[in-house]
Amino acid sequence: MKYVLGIDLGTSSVKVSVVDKMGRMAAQRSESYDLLQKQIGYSEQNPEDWVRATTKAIRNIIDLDRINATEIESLSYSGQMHGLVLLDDNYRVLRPAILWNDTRTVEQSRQILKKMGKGFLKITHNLPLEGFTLPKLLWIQDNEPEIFKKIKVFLLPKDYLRYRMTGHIATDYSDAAGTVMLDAKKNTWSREICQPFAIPLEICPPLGNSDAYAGNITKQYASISQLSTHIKVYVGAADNAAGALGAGIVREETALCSIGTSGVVLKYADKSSSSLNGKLHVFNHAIPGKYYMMGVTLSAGYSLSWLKKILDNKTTFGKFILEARHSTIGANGLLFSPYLVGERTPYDDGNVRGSFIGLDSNHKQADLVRSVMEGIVFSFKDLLNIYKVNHSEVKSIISIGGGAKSDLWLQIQADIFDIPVICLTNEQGPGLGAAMIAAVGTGWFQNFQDCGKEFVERGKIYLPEPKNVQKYCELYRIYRQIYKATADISHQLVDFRKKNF
Ligand SMILES: Nc1ncnc2c1ncn2[C@@H]1O[C@H](COP(=O)(O)OP(=O)(O)O)[C@@H](O)[C@H]1O
Ligand SMILES: O=C(CO)[C@@H](O)[C@H](O)COP(=O)(O)O
Repeated sequence: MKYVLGIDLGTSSVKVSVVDKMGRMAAQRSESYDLLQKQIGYSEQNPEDWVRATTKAIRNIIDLDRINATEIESLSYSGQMHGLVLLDDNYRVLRPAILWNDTRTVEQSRQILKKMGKGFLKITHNLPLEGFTLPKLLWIQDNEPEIFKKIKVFLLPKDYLRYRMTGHIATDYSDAAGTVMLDAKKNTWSREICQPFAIPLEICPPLGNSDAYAGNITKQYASISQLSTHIKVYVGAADNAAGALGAGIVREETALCSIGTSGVVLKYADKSSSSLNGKLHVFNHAIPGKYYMMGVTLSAGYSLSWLKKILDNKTTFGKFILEARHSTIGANGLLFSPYLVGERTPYDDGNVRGSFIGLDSNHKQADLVRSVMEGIVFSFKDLLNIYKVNHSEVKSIISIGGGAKSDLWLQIQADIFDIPVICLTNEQGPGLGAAMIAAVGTGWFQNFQDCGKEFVERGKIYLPEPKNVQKYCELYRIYRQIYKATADISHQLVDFRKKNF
């Protein structure tokens, strides 16, 4: 048997999938790591933890699942986007990585817009939002100048992992787009962006396609992981681009919704353009020359993980989520806004915070669980509305990510979106996408479309239930008022916390 490995470096965990030539999952292992939240709005991880967790997952696949390392032909990656990994002259990590959901960069984002105005959008087709990489680099420049001086190169998370496995320094276009330092028309690092902010172009890594060959597993990594040095490694893609591949989002009219740590509503686009005025992100797909649009909820799966952690940390996720069945549509009159670390789309507000609205002494844990699940999906409805007003309505959607493990959550999506929600036979969209990059890179298939025909298998379809749809329409009208009604109050509370802690 021959296999490829898809390594999905998520925010909560790394998932390693072993896939055969028919696209069947032969084995899958995941290992989690911590988020470091040292101050309000901060979100960091230690790159070494990614390497350790990935190595453990790979070893388990070989030792416990009995996958023969000599049968693994190639591997590739899907990685959490935007995270800033800084390396010095010796390619050693200079500080913990600053992640996509870190909102300390409100001021740097403002400064970029002030200096470049609409020109920024014209070059990158995006706005310099807090979660993107450029504002993080400027934050380092402003707050840690000694570290900034020592930067030899910056990398995105999956690129650092690949570097440790192959010694190859590079990134791909899908991850480079998320730095907002890529010229969207020329597909090169943008001098026009870097120069005004005194960012040396030399610290930007070389660019390549997602399925470009990066090298083989090094002897050193082979010795700690039990992988073979014969395994070919391909560059990989941003997790949302890889998720789109793994879900078959490879032509116009197809869309996906992902509940990972973040939440994403994404649609394929043949071309890149600035016509959305930054209301949705427009980034390079893993398919060369293709694109996608997306809106992002910062705390999607993370909101439910947070609730589980504070209410019932010991139980399994599957069991915790089942509680919601004992509540009702609308969680007995309880609404939740998932702005636990601020919100990206549509508010671009790093200082808003979440709320439960309508708490009543009759509410039980089941109602809290259900209102969090529903609030996350209401936030996705906000994203779908952006497509609608831009004449790009979504007619059905493929659901992926950890959240797609729950039947109930998938039905809630169908009922709130009022469109069919389709799941995959395996919820690992980004991991499968990473495996597809390895499969195409290594020559098993001519292109991603052919690979998708073999690898991507749609599963159950969840249809909207008319009586539920009606109730959710009524609730969504109430939900939509929450941001406006609570933003100012939560800004004052964030200020209070910053002054007092
Ligand atoms: N059994 C489950 N049913 C539904 N949702 C789940 C389940 N297990 C985990 N989740 C959700 O999935 C999220 C993690 O999804 P995942 O795609 O692994 O995220 P990431 O790629 O960011 O690490 C968790 O935050 C949680 O909300
Ligand atoms: O910031 C974004 C996309 O712009 C996030 O979607 C990250 O890419 C993290 O993904 P998950 O860990 O939630 O899969």
